[in-house]
Amino acid sequence: MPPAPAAKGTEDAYDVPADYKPYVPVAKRRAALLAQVGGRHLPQAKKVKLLSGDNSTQASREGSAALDAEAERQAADEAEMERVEREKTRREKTLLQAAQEVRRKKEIEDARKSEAEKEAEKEAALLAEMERAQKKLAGAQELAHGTAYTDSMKTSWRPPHYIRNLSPEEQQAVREKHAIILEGEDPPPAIEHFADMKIPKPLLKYLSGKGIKTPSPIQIQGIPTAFSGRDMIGIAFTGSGKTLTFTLPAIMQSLEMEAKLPFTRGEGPVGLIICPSRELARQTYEGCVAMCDALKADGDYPELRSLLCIGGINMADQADALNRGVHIVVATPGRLIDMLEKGRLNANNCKYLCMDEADRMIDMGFEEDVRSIMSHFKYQRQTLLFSATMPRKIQDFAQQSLINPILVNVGRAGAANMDVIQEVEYVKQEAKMVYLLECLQKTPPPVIIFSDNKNEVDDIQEYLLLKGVEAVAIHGSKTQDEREYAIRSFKTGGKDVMVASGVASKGLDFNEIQHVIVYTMPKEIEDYVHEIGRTGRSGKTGVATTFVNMNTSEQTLLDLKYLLMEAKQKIPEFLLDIDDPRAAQGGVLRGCPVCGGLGHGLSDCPKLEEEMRRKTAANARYDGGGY
Ligand SMILES: Nc1ncnc2c1ncn2[C@@H]1O[C@H](COP(=O)(O)OP(=O)(O)OP(=O)(O)O)[C@@H](O)[C@H]1O
Repeated sequence: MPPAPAAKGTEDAYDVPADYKPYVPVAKRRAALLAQVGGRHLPQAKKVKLLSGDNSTQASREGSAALDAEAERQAADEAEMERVEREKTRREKTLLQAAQEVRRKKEIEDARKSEAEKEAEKEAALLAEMERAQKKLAGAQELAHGTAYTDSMKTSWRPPHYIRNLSPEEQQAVREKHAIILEGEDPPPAIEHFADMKIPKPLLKYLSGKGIKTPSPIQIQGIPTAFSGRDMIGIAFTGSGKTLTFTLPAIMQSLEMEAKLPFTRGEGPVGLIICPSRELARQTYEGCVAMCDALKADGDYPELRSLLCIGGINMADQADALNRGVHIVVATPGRLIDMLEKGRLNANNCKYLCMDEADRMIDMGFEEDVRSIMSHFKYQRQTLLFSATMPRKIQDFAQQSLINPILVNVGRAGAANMDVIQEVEYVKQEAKMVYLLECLQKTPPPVIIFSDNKNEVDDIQEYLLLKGVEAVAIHGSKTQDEREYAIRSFKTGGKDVMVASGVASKGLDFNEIQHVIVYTMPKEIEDYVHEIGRTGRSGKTGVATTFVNMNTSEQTLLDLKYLLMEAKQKIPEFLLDIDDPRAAQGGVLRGCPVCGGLGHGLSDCPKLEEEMRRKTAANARYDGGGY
């Protein structure tokens, strides 16, 4: 490598080789370049100094020429960059203006829209957001593998030919006659007589003996739909016979499977019915057992075994069913998961899955349990969801989890049973207990009194016992034995009054309850609908008295007012006086998509608020390492 040239003016200066290219530091090159481009960026004095640097030698002249060429190139680049920059600024300006334009237009449009339309838009956006956040209701394995079934399950059941031959218009006329609203592709026909549903004779006889002679509207459409193997969502008011709509098909499927190959130890179930409470599960189980016994007693049908799978009971008592193979399991989620995980039950042969009070089940707390149960299914099954109060949010969510489902709707989801006479009374908090005694005189027993507070339930029972009223109490903190005793003694007429928390009694069917007293109005109108629905069942009339006072929120009172209006009930003066801000804005009354309440929109739904509160609390626990 040649020695580095000495700087001009030093003693060691020598002639530089012709091919020598001097090294010019980057900073200098850049400065020279900028100066050449026009000197815009540097003061004049500095420019002169840089250019007069080494220009006495040939090498520095050549270096300077190279720099000139590079400077030109870079100048062109800079000019191009400037042009792009200018263009960008121009475009940004236009975009900004365009955005302002759009905003202005939207403001004008919004001004034209009514408050109700704006609220509806807001709700739709919120709902879409919720839907995106929800995972499909399927087993973890199915979700992970992306398993997607496209066809409904097949069964051998066919409607009789004279029903099949009815035109779609004739079938629709039957639905309209019974106020059945249906959604879904290629629906099975509505059938107005049990005999036409090809139900085995011993079962028809059994049902008739219980006063069940003609199907109720949900049964008219729901039973043929379930018999056909279709997934379905069944919504009908309290006491309208939903239980039979899903237990009969479980029995029919079991009969079909048993006829093909008798069940042996470890096999089954064919049908799985999940309920949100132990009491409801027991009641449904007892209904199944009674129907299976009726079939067996006839002699022409095989024995079908049912199993009750709920917390608080000794499963060894049902060892016989487990040992010989079980056809139908009625369960609450917790105990069922336990049995499935321990391998005492499996879902390998299960073809029929039904969730009663499904909205409760999917509501926070149960959703993960249901998913966990579903992860035990290896094959496709028919899935049915039932409730009296299934808000739109759950319906939409469920729809995407079912296969080509049929939605059978009798009345608005969340509407009260029209056979219940609803009386709402303003009773001061301190006067409630005393007034309760007077209120009990309205009808003969049996009477149910509801309060959502466990302590209050105990207080009411104690007070009634002191006053000589035969009362039992049931709530979540009672032992299983206490709960069973309360229900048994009330059902059999041993006790006149049952004091209950709403949760413990959902879906329970007691014989001819005369009067329901809602001692404390629940915050969520859905709960109220379920509570008053313990009376006025299977076409009979009942009375419901509800106490409200200063402690009842205006929002709840508004929901109540609309529910009374919808059910054509008498509306007390103090409820009439409550104004609905949405009504003043000319809003159309639609049920809140989360809870079905008519008195509010999604943005002020108490149920959604409660869900959010629970979620936030759970997250806070998680963040704080509470788990
Ligand atoms: N077709 C029918 N004719 C007369 N009574 C019936 C009929 N179907 C069912 N029932 C009776 O009506 C009562 C209420 O039925 P069920 O418990 O199935 O109501 P539900 O719709 O499930 O109510 P809930 O929403 O409160 O759970 C029961 O005692 C049942 O035996």
